[in-house]
Amino acid sequence: MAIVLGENQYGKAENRVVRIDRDGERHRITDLNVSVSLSGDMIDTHLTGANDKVLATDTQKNTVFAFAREGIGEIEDYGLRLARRFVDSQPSIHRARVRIESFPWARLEVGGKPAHHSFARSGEGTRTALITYDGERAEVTGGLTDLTVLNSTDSEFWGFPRDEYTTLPETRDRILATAVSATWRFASADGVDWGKAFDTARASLLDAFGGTYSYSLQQTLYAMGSRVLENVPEIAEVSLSLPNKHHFLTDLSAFGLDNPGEVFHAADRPYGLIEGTVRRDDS
Ligand SMILES: O=c1[nH]c(=O)c2[nH]c(=O)[nH]c2[nH]1
Repeated sequence: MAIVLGENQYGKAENRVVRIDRDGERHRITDLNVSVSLSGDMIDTHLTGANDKVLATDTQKNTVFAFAREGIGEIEDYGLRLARRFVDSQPSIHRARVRIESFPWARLEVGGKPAHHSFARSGEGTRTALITYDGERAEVTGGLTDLTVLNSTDSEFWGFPRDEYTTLPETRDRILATAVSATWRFASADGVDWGKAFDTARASLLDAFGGTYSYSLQQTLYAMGSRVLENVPEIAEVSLSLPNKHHFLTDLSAFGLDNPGEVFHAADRPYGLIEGTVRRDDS
């Protein structure tokens, strides 16, 4: 029986990097979670224990922090600098993957004015980036997670098949809520204004969510992905993962009360999970 090593990678996960940029008294905060994953010529490492090809995960962590000293900028650029460093400096490393989450902080108002150095974690969603580099080609995927949105009307769900297990009533008016997770693949890693692309993609998702009269979350998903592709030419493909955060009308009849679409139970689980990719058809 022959035994061989399969796919493998290693790296330092979840490096929590916070950088303060100072413009006089006015501070800006960048709050990141950076995970590095490297792969390459690691057969000896696994089979014999030889570590001469292993860039220590501790060194990876130190590189993440040292590169932050030079300034972070857009997370996509920071990730590209890191990925290139790991592959280009180590002959044994053939591919680097850098995953970054950027947590949003909103500047506080203090005494009626924007504060210089006070912030609150905001609920506007977490920006993400995934960078891969193999020594020749770099690929950049941007995205966001945890962007919770809700339409309190303009959502219907009916016309679905009914079998012996179907109990869900058809509805012509419901709450539609989800926590958006989206990733978007850029056609090229060069010459992209990452910040503008992110802002436009995020605004497009929100505009399509709010502006679509919905007959299903699937239809809304397609509208959201399409809007991003329409508005950001550099993006080739958008993938969305949308949990359907169900809001069930509460039955108050036991208390002699009606419920004309006012009181809901926001159910936690289980939830419908609607996922899909929308891409350009250049064929
Ligand atoms: O938008 C929806 N899509 C579904 O596929 C589905 N299934 C379900 O029970 N409710 C919903 N809502």
